[in-house]
Amino acid sequence: MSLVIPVQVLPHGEGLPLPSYATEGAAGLDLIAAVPDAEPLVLAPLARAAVPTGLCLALPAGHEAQVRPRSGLALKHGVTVLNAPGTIDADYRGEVKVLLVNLGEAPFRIERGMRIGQMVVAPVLRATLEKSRDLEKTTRGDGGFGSTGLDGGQISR
Ligand SMILES: O=c1ccn([C@H]2C[C@H](O)[C@@H](COP(=O)(O)OP(=O)(O)OP(=O)(O)O)O2)c(=O)[nH]1
Repeated sequence: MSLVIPVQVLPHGEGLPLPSYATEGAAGLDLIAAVPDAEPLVLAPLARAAVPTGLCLALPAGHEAQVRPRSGLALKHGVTVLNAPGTIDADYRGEVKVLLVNLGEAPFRIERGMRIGQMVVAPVLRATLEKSRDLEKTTRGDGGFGSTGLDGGQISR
């Protein structure tokens, strides 16, 4: 059973349903394109756009929302979220936008009401940065960026 958190939203986009969870176990609310009916947005190959959703919300303090791609759009059309996961801050009161990029070979048409991304609400941990002369030693040390190889083996340096 998931934790449920209330999120206030303003009335939005005429005729547009509120984002909803597609299934009982879905992690993300489907975000819906609020482009004007008469003006679908056509994303040329390699073009990007901030697609309006009509959604303005107030997340409870200590929470964020992550704007993530829909795998179907990514796999079938190469259309994905450019800055995935986009971060919606708890103090943001503007319209949630989905930054889409078309990595496919064909132009992609975005019509009003199309489900273009998904939004996952999550708790936020904040760090307090404490100055220190030394950091706790680890096996990895400063190895990164492929230092452990590709074969599932041990760190080899
Ligand atoms: O995919 C996204 C990412 C961000 N936002 C909105 C909500 C977020 O709270 C605000 C700022 O986002 P971010 O911190 O990523 O932007 P920035 O480039 O650092 O700009 P700013 O200086 O306004 O924080 O923009 C969206 O609507 N969609």
